[in-house]
Amino acid sequence: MGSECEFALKPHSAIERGKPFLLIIMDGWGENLEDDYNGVHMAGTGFLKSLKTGYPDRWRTVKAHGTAVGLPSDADMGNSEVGHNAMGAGKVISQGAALVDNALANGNIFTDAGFEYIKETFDNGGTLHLIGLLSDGGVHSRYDQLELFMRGAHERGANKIRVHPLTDGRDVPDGSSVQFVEQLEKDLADLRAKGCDARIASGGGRMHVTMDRYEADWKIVERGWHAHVLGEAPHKFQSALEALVELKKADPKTNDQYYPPWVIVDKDGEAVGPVQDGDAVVIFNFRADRVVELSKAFEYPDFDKFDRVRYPKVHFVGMMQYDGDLKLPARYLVTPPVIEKTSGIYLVKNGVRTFACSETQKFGHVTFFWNGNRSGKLDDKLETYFEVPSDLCPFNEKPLMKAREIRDAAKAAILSGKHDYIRINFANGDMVGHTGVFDAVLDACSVVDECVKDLVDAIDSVGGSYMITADHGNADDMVQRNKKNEPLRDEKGNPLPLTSHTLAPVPVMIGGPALPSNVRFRRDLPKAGLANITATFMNMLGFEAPSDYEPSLLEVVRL
Ligand SMILES: O=C(O)[C@@H](CO)OP(=O)(O)O
Ligand SMILES: [Mn+2]
Ligand SMILES: [Mn+2]
Repeated sequence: MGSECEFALKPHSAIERGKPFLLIIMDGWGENLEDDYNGVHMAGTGFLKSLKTGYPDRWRTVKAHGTAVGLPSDADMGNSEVGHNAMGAGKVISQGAALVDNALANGNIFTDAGFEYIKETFDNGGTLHLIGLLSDGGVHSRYDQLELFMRGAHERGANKIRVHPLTDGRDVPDGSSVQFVEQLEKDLADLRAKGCDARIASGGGRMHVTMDRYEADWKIVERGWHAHVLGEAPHKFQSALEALVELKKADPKTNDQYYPPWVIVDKDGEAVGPVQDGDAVVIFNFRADRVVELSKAFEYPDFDKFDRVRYPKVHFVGMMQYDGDLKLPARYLVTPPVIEKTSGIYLVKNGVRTFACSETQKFGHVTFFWNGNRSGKLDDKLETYFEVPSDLCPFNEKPLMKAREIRDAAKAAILSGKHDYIRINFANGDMVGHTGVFDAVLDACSVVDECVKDLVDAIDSVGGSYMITADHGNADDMVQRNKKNEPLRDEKGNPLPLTSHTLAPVPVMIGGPALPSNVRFRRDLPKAGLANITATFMNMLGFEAPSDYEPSLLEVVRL
């Protein structure tokens, strides 16, 4: 981690160290057009609105999407990984999506060590399995990357390909799985025309099959293992399209996110693509959190989170290495972004006692993503990481989620005097926003407002300071729109829900008794993004930020 003096930070000119500093990330909370579909605006969020109107010098927005957070283009919505990476690291880092694009464009993805490793199996007649999110959301994966990779792999010797798609409906509209499956079938037919035995083999909805995160529910991964690896699922079909149509008919309430697992079988009822010894397995998601668990199931011989029944000997690679601490997986196609010298490392090296907390769904966001995709603690003595277990139901059913429990834990941490820096994430705006259920979003946003107010009161009572911000938009727009930005409706006239993140900027609010009255936001950084947050909160902790970080949003004015 380098020598102590390499990490020494100078004291800030106007802000002293010593009082507790609270950093709140409101996940999925953008600053957007204030119309009837803006859940943040329509909910009871009076306290946060009062900070906006009451302290204009200490309220602003920053960019949270596109190139400002290291994504390939400004058409890309922000997401938790890139947002928390940027806020933790103080720099704009080219992220997984962009790195995979580059590796496909320059061909390195097919010449580097990861591909060489899977290629060994093609030469011995092994099948190439591709498991991942079928979508062009650009948050976890992108369809065009999958298509280019399949084509390139076939040109380099993969003669049997089995795809195990997980349907999305979260980063793209619900129901769009049908178009993605049709596109995939067309591209697989093209490969078949070239002599490649290429088919869809199994699948399911991303929230119910395979893509669990932070060990919230291993059963999700177990279902995926059974379908993709063992070729077993309660529902068997002859085509993926049939699976989507029939499963929806059988349960109209199911949706792209929550489809049960399914397996494609031939005329004799045999699964067409279980994973066998000697095969190659590629996870084609570039984002880490929701594929770490499946990677462990493939990679760890002594895995004990569920009974794998059969553990095939395969050549397994991730699109990226998903965990830099665990080196998981050991083999990967594209080298992950280098995220070093994060704020967390600087702060522990300067003796800052940190308390990081969220509920399971976002716990890794304020720890793993925050620390540059490293799963361990940076310093056992100085850091306390506290996880509140999340509920396991769809979050529209319990929109308050664990906000009050997180508030209680953070409040205790503030009042204890044992921590200098309390960092938390409220999941509600995002997780409930993804369900598309507007009334639930109103409850989700209101409880965040209530909890933020209580914590600001606690900070006031100990003479500390606070920053409240968000990682990207979501609850701030809950309707799909046409090009003129008008809401779209179904045939009954009901608004079509928007389940994805938005492109909106996010608010940043600062205050508290420890923030000197002559400190306010600069007015000369209109294009600032999430990476500018980092130097700002390091200042609020009493330090000048490292010189290679994006500039602080603060200025000290003469009164
Ligand atoms: O749930 C997730 O995996 C993503 C959306 O795909 O959301 P977030 O980036 O907020 O974690
Ligand atoms: Mn998020
Ligand atoms: Mn989200």
